[in-house]
Amino acid sequence: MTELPLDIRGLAKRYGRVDAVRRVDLAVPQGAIYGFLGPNGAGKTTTIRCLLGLIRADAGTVRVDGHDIRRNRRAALARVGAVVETPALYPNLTGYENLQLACRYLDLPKARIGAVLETVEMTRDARRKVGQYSLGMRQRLGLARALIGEPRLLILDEPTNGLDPSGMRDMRALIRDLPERTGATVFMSSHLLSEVEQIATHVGVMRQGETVFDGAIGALAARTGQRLEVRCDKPDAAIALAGAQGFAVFSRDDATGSFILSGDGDPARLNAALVGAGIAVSALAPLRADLESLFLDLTSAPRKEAAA
Ligand SMILES: Nc1ncnc2c1ncn2[C@@H]1O[C@H](COP(=O)(O)OP(=O)(O)OP(=O)(O)O)[C@@H](O)[C@H]1O
Repeated sequence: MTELPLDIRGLAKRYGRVDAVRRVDLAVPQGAIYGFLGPNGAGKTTTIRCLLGLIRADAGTVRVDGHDIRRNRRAALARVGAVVETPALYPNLTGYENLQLACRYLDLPKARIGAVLETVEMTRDARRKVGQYSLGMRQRLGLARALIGEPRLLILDEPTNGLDPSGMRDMRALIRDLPERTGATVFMSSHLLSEVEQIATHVGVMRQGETVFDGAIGALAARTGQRLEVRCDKPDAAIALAGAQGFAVFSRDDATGSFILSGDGDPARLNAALVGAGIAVSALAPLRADLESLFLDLTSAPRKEAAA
């Protein structure tokens, strides 16, 4: 069996009295773009620092390609590239020269420079000084530097943070193509759901130091369960009938008489019952699973079991 690029089990880290990470369990499959989501303070950065070996976890294991980061840090990190916070680059050197330094440091052939510049679409600006670069260009150069050692796992901490909308779009497009272009599996943290929804294949959701979901993005959407939007002339009576059929009110808009139901009931039966009771139904339609509302459910509701 091939080892997972990244496998974290029971990770915990405490700073004094603060339980920064209580329990993180996640598995990142080969070739994935794994979106690591959670509100501020949920423990994403702490997890990333543990998995890069920058801080020592109190409990749990982190395995990169099967290598335990504690027991075999060197082997675990040998094929990991990371962009954590704003990349530290030399402003008086050109983009090319910055990468040249990285090559020398890692004892890699200079031929890698041209390849990574092309991957991040910075070939044209490589001879300009980094001090003249926009934030987006600096981020791309940071990404190029992380790619220079041909990592199997690429860790990106909030890769679009601080970028303007077009810079964000460019960075997302770049990340989306990385597994195919470079063979790297991508693990990226983000607090932006819309971003993760656009590019991730897998998601981990953190809440107060714990993973509340870990799995394919499709499985996350499926977890929302059924949501039905109903509009009719007698909402109170309709809601009572819906309750008897296994639905519960998820939200309600009294101004329009519409409401959203959740539950496992049968929409066709509900419709028939409403019409049979003399209620004029103007709309009854399933809502698309929406990551945003699920994310809010997961991160604010009482703790739920992580998906197996
Ligand atoms: N060095 C530290 N000393 C004490 N507490 C810390 C330290 N680093 C983080 N924490 C606390 O641990 C918790 C988790 O923080 P962490 O930075 O991992 O969250 P995060 O999900 O990355 O949040 P953000 O999106 O804001 O970066 C927070 O309550 C934070 O205040």
